[in-house]
Amino acid sequence: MNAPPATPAVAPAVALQQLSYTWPRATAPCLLIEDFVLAAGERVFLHGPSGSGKTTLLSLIGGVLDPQAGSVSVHGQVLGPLRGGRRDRFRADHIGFVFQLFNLIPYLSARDNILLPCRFSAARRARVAGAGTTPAAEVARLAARLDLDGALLERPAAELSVGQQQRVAAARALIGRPPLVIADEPTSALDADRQRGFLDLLLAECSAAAAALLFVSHDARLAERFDRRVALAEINRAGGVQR
Ligand SMILES: Nc1ncnc2c1ncn2[C@@H]1O[C@H](COP(=O)(O)OP(=O)(O)OP(=O)(O)O)[C@@H](O)[C@H]1O
Repeated sequence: MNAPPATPAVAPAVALQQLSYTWPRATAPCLLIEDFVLAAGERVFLHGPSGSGKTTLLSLIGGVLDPQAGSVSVHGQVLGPLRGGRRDRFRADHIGFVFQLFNLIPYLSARDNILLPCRFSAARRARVAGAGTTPAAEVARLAARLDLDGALLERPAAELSVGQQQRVAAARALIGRPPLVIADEPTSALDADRQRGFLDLLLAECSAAAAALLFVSHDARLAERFDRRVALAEINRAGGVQR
C-alpha cells in the first residue's frame, strides 16, 4: 500500500522555547517561559496584572528585545539569528503591531502612517496586489471600517485624538494582511461602541487573512470572542509582578 501523502506542516505563528528574559539592572527575571505556542490562525486573549510582563513578552515576539536564553520563532523563523535590516524586514512582512502608545509618526498624515508598512514591505504590497486591490484603496477600506473620515486621513497624526490615533494604528497594523497581529491594549482609548467596532474589524481581518492574533487586554469582557484565554502567570514561571 502506498503511504498517505504527507500533509505539509504549518509552522505555528509563534513558538517560545526555554525563554528567559531579565531587564538590565533587574535582580530577577521578568519572564521564564518553557514552552508556548500560538497556532497559525489562532486568536488568543492574553491577560495578567499590570507589571507582570505582557508588553515585555510582545516585544520579544516582535524581535524588539532579545532573550538572554531560549528561542522565539515566528512562522517557523527563529528570530535570534536575524539581525538588523533582515530582522526589520521580517517583522514588517510578517507582523502587524498595535502598540499601547501607538508609535505613529507625528508629522506624517494619518494616511501616510497607515501606508508605512507597505513602503517597507514588499510582501505586504504583494498581498495587497494579490487581493486585486491597491494600498490607497486598502487605506480607504480600513479607514471606513474604523470610522476615520477622509479629511481626518490628511491630518498629521499629532493632531488626532488618542482614540483616532488608536484606530490609525490599527489600520497600519492590518494593511497588507500580515499573518501575525499583535495588539497591546488596543481598545483602552476607545468608547464602548468603538471598542466593539474595533474588535469586530480586528477579528474579521484576521479571519480573512487566516492571521493569528495575540491580543493583550485588561478587559475580561472581550475574552469570550477569542479561541483561547491565557493568563501570563499560567505560562510564566518567573511569576511575580515586579513593582
Ligand atoms: N524599558 C524597561 N527597562 C527596565 N524595566 C522595564 C522596562 N519596561 C518594563 N520593565 C519592567 O518589566 C516588568 C514588566 O513590565 P511590562 O511593561 O512588560 O508589564 P505589563 O504586564 O505589560 O504591564 P501593563 O499591564 O501595566 O502594561 C515591570 O517590572 C517593568 O518595570
